[in-house]
Amino acid sequence: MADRDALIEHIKQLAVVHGRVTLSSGREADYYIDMRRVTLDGAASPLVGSVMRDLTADLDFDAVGGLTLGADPVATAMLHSAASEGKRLDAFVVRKVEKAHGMQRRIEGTDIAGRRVLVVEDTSTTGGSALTAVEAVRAAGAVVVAVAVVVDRRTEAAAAIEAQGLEYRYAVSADELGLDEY
Ligand SMILES: O=P(O)(O)OC[C@H]1O[C@H](OP(=O)(O)OP(=O)(O)O)[C@H](O)[C@@H]1O
Ligand SMILES: O=C(O)c1cc(=O)[nH]c(=O)[nH]1
Repeated sequence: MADRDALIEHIKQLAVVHGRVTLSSGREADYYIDMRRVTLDGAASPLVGSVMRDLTADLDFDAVGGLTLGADPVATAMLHSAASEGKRLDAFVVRKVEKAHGMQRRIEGTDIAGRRVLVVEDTSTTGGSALTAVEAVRAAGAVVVAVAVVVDRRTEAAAAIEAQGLEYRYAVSADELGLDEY
């Protein structure tokens, strides 16, 4: 709980930006949560790892990842959190577009075929990015146990993800950041 409270403070201090902004989905909003400022912060990243592992502690998975770029430091924070306890958790990255050269992969990192995986995000608005990752992960032969995000903006992400038969969890909601307007 102390870690979650500390993480909320880091998000408020580092990531919340007020002002008119265009989101990934093309819609406009009155605030932005620049989670990369948190997930790539040396003090906050370990909190992301521990809070997200606490959030998903009851789920059975051995690999974690999501759509690049927002998901990447979330997944690696969880990997390092697990390793710090002597546990093994692998990570993967879903590219937005399959790589045209090299191994021509859409999913980089650990081989997830036949494995149970957790799909993560730094923040979710429409849930579209998380669902893109889910689709790619399923196409690669993995089973998605749930989608978990650090910050939920209290928009339609939960409904969109649950409509696909998936469990959706979040560590922090926008209201807890003092953000109740859209
Ligand atoms: O729920 P959604 O409507 O999909 O919006 C949330 C997505 O938007 C942001 O990423 P962005 O698309 O800005 O790309 P980036 O991670 O490459 O910066 C964020 O990291 C999520 O991935
Ligand atoms: O919907 C988005 O694109 C989005 C919202 C937000 O608060 N933060 C972010 O990184 N992306």
